[in-house]
Amino acid sequence: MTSEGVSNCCGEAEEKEDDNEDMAMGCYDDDDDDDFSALTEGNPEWGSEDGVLGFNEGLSGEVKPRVLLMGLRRSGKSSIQKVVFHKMSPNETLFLESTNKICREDVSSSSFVSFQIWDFPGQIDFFDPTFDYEMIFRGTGALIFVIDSQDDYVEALSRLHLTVTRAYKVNPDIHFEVFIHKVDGLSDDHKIEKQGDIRRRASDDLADARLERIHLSFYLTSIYDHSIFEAFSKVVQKLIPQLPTLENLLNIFISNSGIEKAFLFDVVSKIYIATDSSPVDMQTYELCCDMIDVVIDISCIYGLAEEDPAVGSPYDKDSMAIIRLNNTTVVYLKEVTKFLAMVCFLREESFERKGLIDYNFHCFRKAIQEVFDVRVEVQKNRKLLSQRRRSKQATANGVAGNPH
Ligand SMILES: Nc1nc2c(ncn2[C@@H]2O[C@H](COP(=O)(O)OP(=O)(O)OP(=O)(O)O)[C@@H](O)[C@H]2O)c(=O)[nH]1
Repeated sequence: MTSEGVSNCCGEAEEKEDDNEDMAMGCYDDDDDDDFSALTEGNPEWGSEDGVLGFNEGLSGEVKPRVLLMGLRRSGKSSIQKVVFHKMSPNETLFLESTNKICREDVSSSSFVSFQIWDFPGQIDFFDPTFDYEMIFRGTGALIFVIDSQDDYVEALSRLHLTVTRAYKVNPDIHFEVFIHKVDGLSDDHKIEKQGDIRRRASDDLADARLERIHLSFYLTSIYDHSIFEAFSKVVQKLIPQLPTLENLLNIFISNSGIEKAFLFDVVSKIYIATDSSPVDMQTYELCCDMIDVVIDISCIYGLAEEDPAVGSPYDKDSMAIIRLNNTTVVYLKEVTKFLAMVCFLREESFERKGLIDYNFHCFRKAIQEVFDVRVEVQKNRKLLSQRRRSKQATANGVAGNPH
């Protein structure tokens, strides 16, 4: 594999700093109620810089959807969160202590990837009166239930059933995602067998309770390979209301540029937030992740200003990379926004029309900006409406409270 044209991209060290800024971590006591302000206040909103699209302006009033991580003790919930969002190496998770409080964290590396993750200790007691599960499920976008595939999963399945039915009663819009986790220890046949068995049993339990309408999605995951990133990408994509528009834009872009496959990546987390409508295969996804790593590392070493590497960002509007594989495929990475990158796969002969591809990319980038502008506008209107509602309510209360 040869690499050419690698320039200014986001560096690992820098990325870690960004992580710290992006993620406000907090541990949540059950009686903390619904007040998120303390958490979100510490989380800076990204503004635009010259030539770099800062896609988070105007979103400060946005309510972020919640992603809950639930499952039995030691099933791997905290490890998933640490590996995907804190770049912890999988081996380090061996030393993680058991979580005994609900830990929540803001993830908002780009406007399209913006949510809160709540990591629950295993064995939440739904009958404990101090656990206000209705409040928690009400604002939830996705519930990830982690099942340890290397352990006996009978208890996990009954817990899954209890959790899902409770959550569904409070909020039928939640996406239920089941991670059949730690599959690194299983052979391929065994994986498929386990997935089939777990799926069948979970569906039977729901059918017995006459709740067939609850849809569960299943993923085989492990922190030791890219499967956990791929599964998280799919979970996060369901929380992006603009997903069909993004997919459509990618379809138009690839069909007019002779490209075979294109992904839109969140560079920090390596979650892909959208791809065109052709199927995704794991190897392609892994190659994209590896490319982002290579680009980030090279840029960190050679892409920063020599005089003062601390000045300027290693990932900016000029960031791009071209990698030619030995099978006549070209992988092309380009910066879309401060946090997003496009990674495309194409044949060498198609890459001869690089000018056309770059022009189409320019149009794609502009269209993404427009999608974002609409989103900002909607958020602003929502904020204004709720402010008006609140001031009306305050006036009404004032009049009611003052008889004169
Ligand atoms: N083999 C393997 N082990 C994993 C994987 N994910 C997590 N583990 C291990 O599972 C153990 C438990 O992981 P945790 O992340 O602490 O589990 P948890 O669900 O957060 O546990 P509680 O906080 O007690 O609820 C750790 O030793 C991890 O290294 C995986 O994909 N494969």
